[in-house]
Amino acid sequence: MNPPLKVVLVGLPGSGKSTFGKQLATALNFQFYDLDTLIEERFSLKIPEIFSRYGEGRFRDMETETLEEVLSWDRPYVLASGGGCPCFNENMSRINEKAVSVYLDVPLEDISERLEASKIQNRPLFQGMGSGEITLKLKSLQADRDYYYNMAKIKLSGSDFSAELLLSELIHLLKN
Ligand SMILES: Nc1ncnc2c1ncn2[C@@H]1O[C@H](COP(=O)(O)OP(=O)(O)O)[C@@H](O)[C@H]1O
Ligand SMILES: O=C(O)C1=C[C@@H](OP(=O)(O)O)[C@@H](O)[C@H](O)C1
Ligand SMILES: [Mg+2]
Repeated sequence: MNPPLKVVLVGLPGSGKSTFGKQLATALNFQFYDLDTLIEERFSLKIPEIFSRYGEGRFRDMETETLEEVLSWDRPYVLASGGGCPCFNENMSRINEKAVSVYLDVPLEDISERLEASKIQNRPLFQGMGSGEITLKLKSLQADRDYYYNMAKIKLSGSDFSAELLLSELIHLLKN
């Protein structure tokens, strides 16, 4: 029997992993999981609280521990990872070993606009920033992280993605 298909979305914060992940899971009739939500449930703390109480280093260890558990589940699902997840503790290799990784490569201007319009207080990396600072922070994150995101098996470039587009890429990948 074929192993269950696990799809893991990666990309910058604001690229739409959580939003598109839910849509994709509905279209595929798969379970949807958000890694940040699973971390919050596992440690009974909100993400900003984890950052402020314990710092980013401890958050990254919690993130890897939670990711390892999800990747061990023997069922199909779509997982929205956190923006930094693939870039620490060799997580991208862990993901690629067990799942089909998909990089949502969205233009920085679109991400900046989305983050300005959304609740920044839930995103510790952008706390207290105005629009110029958000754009600069995104540029610096992209420079550091692009290498890891580009290890994904599928890359979708643009600002809006459909389940159909991903399905055709998946079929192409599975055939080759
Ligand atoms: N395709 C899209 N077009 C416009 N806004 C979007 C789109 N996808 C997500 N958003 C908005 O952008 C913000 C970030 O999306 P989210 O799914 O939380 O991204 P991520 O999980 O990658 O950080 C949210 O406010 C969401 O409503
Ligand atoms: O980019 C990052 O390092 C982070 C992104 C967040 O997830 P989203 O990418 O879903 O916003 C969350 O995991 C945490 O705030 C750290
Ligand atoms: Mg998210």
